Amino acid sequence: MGLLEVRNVFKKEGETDAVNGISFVQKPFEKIGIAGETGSGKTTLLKMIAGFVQPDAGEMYFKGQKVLGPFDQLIPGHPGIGYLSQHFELRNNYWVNDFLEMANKLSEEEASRIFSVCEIDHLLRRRTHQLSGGEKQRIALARLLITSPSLLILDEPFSNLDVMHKATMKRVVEEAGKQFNTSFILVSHDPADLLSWADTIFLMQAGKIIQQGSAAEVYLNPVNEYAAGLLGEYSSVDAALFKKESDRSELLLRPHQLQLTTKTDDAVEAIVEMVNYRGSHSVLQLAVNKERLFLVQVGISVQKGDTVYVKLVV
Ligand SMILES: Nc1ncnc2c1ncn2[C@@H]1O[C@H](COP(=O)(O)OP(=O)(O)OP(=O)(O)O)[C@@H](O)[C@H]1O
Repeated sequence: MGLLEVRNVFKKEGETDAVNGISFVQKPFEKIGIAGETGSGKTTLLKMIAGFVQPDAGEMYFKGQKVLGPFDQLIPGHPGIGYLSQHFELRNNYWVNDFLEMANKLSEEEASRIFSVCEIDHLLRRRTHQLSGGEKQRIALARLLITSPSLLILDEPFSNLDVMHKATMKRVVEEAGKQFNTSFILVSHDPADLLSWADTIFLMQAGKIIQQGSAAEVYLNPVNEYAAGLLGEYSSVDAALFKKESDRSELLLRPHQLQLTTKTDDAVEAIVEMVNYRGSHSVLQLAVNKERLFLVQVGISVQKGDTVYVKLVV
């Protein structure tokens, strides 16, 4: 039995079919990552799963029991499901310690383990308005964890964080999953957050899941250009360019699937249009007639305007 079963849910928001027939099963301890363009229905889906938005049709079952919507019960939400909104607010003027104590369902010892995993021990004697954005986010996460949820739903938990705070928050989420056997659904606009973390990735468009699979499956075999673009840079090239046999006329290639080479019969001649320096590597943008190719280069050996030769490495 799945931990969570979502069965053909629909939700209209205004004139939009915000969620337009979504079904999936989440296994216990599975980490699901969701990517989708803005307005594709991610938040609406998450809020329905958490019991905060009433579906127009369809049902969700959590541990075999129907998740009730806000029309079905007085206090919306599900005790086994924690939901951290991208627009969460901590109530002002509380001592962090008191604020957390109100939600705590665990022993003092267990709670303090969570505070330590969330790296907030040193913040317990502060007031809730005396915190940075990243600190607030970790406290909001700790507050959810001490309600002992089996499923944590995180809606863009890393947005609005600087590189350091983001790294801390990612570590905390990773550690929380390991230590407390929590299952997760996480939305992020940054492919790197999902690719390195998720067991399963869902790609959403116009209220539907258009592709799902492991990180490698969806990264390397996107169903279309939109799906490719959600998980990072790609080149869309005519299969004939590399004399490649393919069921598709258009190949969707990731930057590591192309390499610079010497002039050979198979190599494709290209002009360097741009060198995007990324610190550890550069992403080159090359032009072949009207096609644009992107490839990764470690160490800068070419400049804008150079003629280079490219081969396929798949
Ligand atoms: N309260 C509302 N009233 C009217 N339309 C809404 C409402 N909430 C959401 N929508 C619409 O439903 C669609 C899905 O919105 P949703 O917030 O679920 O998308 P999202 O994928 O989470 O977007 P983002 O990445 O920007 O957060 C959008 O077209 C949005 O404009």
